[in-house]
Amino acid sequence: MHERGASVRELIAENEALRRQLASLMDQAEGNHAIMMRHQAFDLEIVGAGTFQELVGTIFRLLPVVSDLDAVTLSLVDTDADIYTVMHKLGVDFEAFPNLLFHDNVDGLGYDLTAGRTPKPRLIPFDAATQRHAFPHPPAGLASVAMVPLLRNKRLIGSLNLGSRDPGRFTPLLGTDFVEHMGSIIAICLENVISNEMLKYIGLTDALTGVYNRRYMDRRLVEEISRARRQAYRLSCMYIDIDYFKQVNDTYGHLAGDDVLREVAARIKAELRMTDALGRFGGEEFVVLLIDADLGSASMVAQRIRASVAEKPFVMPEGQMLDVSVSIGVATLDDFERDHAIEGVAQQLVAQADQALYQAKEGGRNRVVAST
Ligand SMILES: Nc1nc2c(ncn2[C@@H]2O[C@H](COP(=O)(O)OP(=O)(O)OP(=O)(O)O)[C@@H](O)[C@H]2O)c(=O)[nH]1
Repeated sequence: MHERGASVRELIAENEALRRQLASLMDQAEGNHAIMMRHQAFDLEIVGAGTFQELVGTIFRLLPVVSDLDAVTLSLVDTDADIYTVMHKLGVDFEAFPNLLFHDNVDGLGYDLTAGRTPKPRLIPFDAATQRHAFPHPPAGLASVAMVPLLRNKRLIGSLNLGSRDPGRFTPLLGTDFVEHMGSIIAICLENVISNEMLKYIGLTDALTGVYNRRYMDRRLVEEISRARRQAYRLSCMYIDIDYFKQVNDTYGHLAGDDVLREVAARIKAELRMTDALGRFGGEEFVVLLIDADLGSASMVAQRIRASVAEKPFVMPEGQMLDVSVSIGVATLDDFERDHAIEGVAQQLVAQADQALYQAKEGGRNRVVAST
């Protein structure tokens, strides 16, 4: 009797222990389910990002929350700074992304790349001195990190770097399936948006000179006029045409003519502010939009451009020196009437600058005429 009572108590205790274990497993499963749902929502967000800025912004905003991390940085391999340059030209504000890091080659990412090895995630204790490339501004108390290679077709395109104040969060003994999965989704999204942005950029620029094309300038002009109206600042436009350019082609050939076009574009650009926009309108014609510049200051910039082209001869492919000059027409937007359609105002501004250019040509070339 006594013995039976004891075994019943044991059974009850065992039963209770099992229930507790089950409850804890259920809690864990629920927790895991919640984490999985959050990660699925994160995956959907990044897959849906249409631009580089949106993708990178989403990663930095959501990943620390979704994965409970104290640091997230993203390193991108950017040989020749192509990605940086194009994104910058498309208006990405890099100051908003201090944790976006660019490396000019794969060696800067810190993976073992000996003899064709596929780099693997590194889950290790944090060390400020040796991991500066991934965490240049680590938060205080960072204790463990995961550096996850971003691979596309076995090519290393970057690294996703995750950090935690919990020393046990990332250790070499942990499995890497989960971070590898995250890395592969991020790598695909990055490659997609970067190639889309590159295509967009190619569609907006002139292949020969690298400055904007007419399609972009037409659109930008409308945007700038509407902004200038809202914020009440001056907007000026320059129409620039190379003088006697036909003779350059006829004398030195079309390829030498192309070189002259590139060099003229570069000299114009060197005189402009970052906020100004330079576009090739066709042939040997360029248009510049000067933001927050009245007729007087735009004419001064135009004189600087004229002088920078005329004062230093161009070196032709076979070493000959060639004097080149440009004529420039300048006009300023003085129509702040909100009820005038912007497209019409834009056309009028360019037409005024073109008219002034015509006068500069008539007046003898190598000169600036401001439209009054
Ligand atoms: N090399 C090169 N030449 C171009 C390109 N696009 C247009 N041209 C040439 O630019 C020249 C323009 O000549 P014109 O319009 O007669 O003008 P111009 O000789 O500069 O004379 P003015 O403007 O009156 O001083 C033509 O010879 C075109 O063939 C180009 O992409 N590359």
